[in-house]
Amino acid sequence: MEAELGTDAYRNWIAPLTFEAVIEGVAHFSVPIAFIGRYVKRNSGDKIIELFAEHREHISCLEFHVDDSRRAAPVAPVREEKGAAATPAEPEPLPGAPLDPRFTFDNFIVGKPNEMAAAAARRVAEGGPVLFNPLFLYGGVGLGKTHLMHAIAWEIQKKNPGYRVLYLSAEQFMFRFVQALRFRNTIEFKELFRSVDVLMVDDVQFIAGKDSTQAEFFHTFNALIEQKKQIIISGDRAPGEIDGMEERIRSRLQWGLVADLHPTDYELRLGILQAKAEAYLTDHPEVTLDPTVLPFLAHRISSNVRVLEGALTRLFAFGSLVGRAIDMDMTTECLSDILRASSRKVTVEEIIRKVCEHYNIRQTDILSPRRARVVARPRQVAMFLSKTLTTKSLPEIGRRFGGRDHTTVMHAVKRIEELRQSDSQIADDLEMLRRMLEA
Ligand SMILES: Nc1ncnc2c1ncn2[C@@H]1O[C@H](COP(=O)(O)OP(=O)(O)OP(=O)(O)O)[C@@H](O)[C@H]1O
Repeated sequence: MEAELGTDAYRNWIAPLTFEAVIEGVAHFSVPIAFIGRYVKRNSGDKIIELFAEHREHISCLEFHVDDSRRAAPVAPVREEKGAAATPAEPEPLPGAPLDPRFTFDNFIVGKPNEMAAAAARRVAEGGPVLFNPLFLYGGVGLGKTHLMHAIAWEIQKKNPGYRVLYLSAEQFMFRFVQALRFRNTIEFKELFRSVDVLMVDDVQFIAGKDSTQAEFFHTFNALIEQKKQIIISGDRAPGEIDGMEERIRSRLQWGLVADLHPTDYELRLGILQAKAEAYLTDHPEVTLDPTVLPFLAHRISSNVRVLEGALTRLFAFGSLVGRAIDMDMTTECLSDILRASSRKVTVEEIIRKVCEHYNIRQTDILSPRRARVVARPRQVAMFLSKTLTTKSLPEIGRRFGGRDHTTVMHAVKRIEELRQSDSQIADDLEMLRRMLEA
């Protein structure tokens, strides 16, 4: 199914299904919310039946049951039969996306870069009079916007079980709107969206440039604000900076509280890693982790938390597979691709500058034709580092070193490679320079 639908659609629609049993030709599944069952039945029902047949299980239809313990929004049960209606007493099911049970406030580590956003999220989740409306959370990729939104939704639902909390991505909002236009039920669409107590729209930048969706969003937004219903929105940048977003929407998004998630710093990354490692090691006491590993990862992987988490998960999987303690050797071996991709892009100019500082010589000398040993050796070191730490070609490096020929660079690289084996001073210099350049 994943290959057929793509990872995102699979995660949203198929992953939340739990297969229960086939009884008399009917395949039973439990779902966290009724809407997922209806959606899957309509869009992927035939495919699922086909897949069962491929596994020699001949079923005639699918039936979905809402499992209350997994429920993310108050919804009615749904049956698979065509035309089966929801129990009348239940409110109209909400077309939200499932909430991730791991994304709670307890699991969210707060540090300087995200303290303002986390505090605002907690304040909104506490409920009470709606003070900030909307709450707009923004920040770069993988910095915890979705995590915070889910945490707010879980908290509000815990405090107010009867609340209709609708969380969905801006893309899903557009999809629902387009469906409503297609099936001519825009009135129901409007009523549904205006009947919620809390509306959360993730990645709002998605609707930039999509005029009719923006107009619909604008009206929904206004209607809810008027009813004093809480709205929480996230985006990848500040409202004023979203290109292709109508001015009236941009300005409304700034009405309430705008809080940003800054890129993580070393301490926050280390805190996140420690919390995740602690949780894992408690469940897997047989795994041992060298204390140098987490500081090393926090230092080296600064792109985003998702990559950091992925690295740790891979390391634990690898560690438990090979049954060895997780140390620095295993870390660099197992994560070589991530570490390479995360290492800072060093330039030839930086290398020249650092090498000159280290050997206390002038940049003009290193670039000059001078062949005196005090200049020639550092020049060779700088050429070697340029070849190993950047992707520049030999001719390109030669050009940056005062227009030298590529064979000179080749010779320098070979010479330093040899000296590294025989001269511990050169080996130490190279290691120290490399660390300084990649820090
Ligand atoms: N402060 C934090 N504490 C614990 N986990 C975090 C923190 N920040 C981010 N994460 C984790 O990092 C991962 C990515 O976070 P999330 O999906 O919320 O990012 P996002 O900002 O919504 O990214 P995108 O822009 O891609 O939508 C999640 O697994 C989340 O749990």
